[in-house]
Amino acid sequence: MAAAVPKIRLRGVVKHFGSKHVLDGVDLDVAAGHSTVILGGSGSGKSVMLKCMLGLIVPDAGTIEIDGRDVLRMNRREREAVNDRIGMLFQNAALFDSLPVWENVAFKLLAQRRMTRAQARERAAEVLTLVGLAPSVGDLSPSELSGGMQKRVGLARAIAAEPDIIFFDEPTTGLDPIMGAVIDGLIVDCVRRLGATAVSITHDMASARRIGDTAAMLYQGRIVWTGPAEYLGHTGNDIVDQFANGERDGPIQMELRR
Ligand SMILES: Nc1ncnc2c1ncn2[C@@H]1O[C@H](COP(=O)(O)OP(=O)(O)OP(=O)(O)O)[C@@H](O)[C@H]1O
Repeated sequence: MAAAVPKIRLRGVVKHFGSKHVLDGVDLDVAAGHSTVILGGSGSGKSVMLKCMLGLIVPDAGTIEIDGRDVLRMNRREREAVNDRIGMLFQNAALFDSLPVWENVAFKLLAQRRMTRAQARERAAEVLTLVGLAPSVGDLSPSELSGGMQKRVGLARAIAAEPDIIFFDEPTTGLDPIMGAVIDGLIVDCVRRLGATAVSITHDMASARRIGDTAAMLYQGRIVWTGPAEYLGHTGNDIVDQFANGERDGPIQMELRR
């Protein structure tokens, strides 16, 4: 039987900023319907990698395939069609304060003109309920919400258009541990409900174990280990184990600017 085509496949992805080699030949396969967490130190290039997958940054070399199609060689319209199937939960939720919550949630639906405003509003109320918020929250301004509620709204926005792929950029940063666990639970539920493929960046090991089926470690510009997220901390790979256990001593030497 032929091997299944990964939902997302990166091969030899390189990105330099001037003399700074951020990605130096990244290879990664993300299986369809799986949840993959990307680990790596601060400044290791996780966000750059995510932005390359989203088409916000163009790599200097390499290929990025989604559903077996090379997205780097697509024209704008083809790429937009791919991105229409991608949801994103940004760090700090990145909501527009000038719009009420429901319009934030329905932003893509309204932009794509796939439905009337009344239908989009109804869909917003539906997904707000899925993330544990009352539909009446839809009339508030994002600035009236707590950090945890903003994350829920960001999650509702990410899933509103029923994407095939969802990217999560540090979904629990800035939340207390209990709210972090709640948001992780919602992420797992929502991703499962949609049957979506999820790629998350996180520094939080508890969160990585909760939301990830698979973990991948980015170190010195490459993916140096991929394996089950439940093994984190005892993978047998010194780099991953030092990182996951937060140990000061080990192969990873902190680069401190003097
Ligand atoms: N547009 C850019 N121009 C120049 N350098 C950039 C640009 N974007 C990112 N970088 C650099 O690339 C490196 C990796 O950044 P990135 O934001 O991907 O790290 P990260 O792993 O996501 O870090 P963190 O966990 O702290 O968010 C950093 O040194 C950053 O300064």
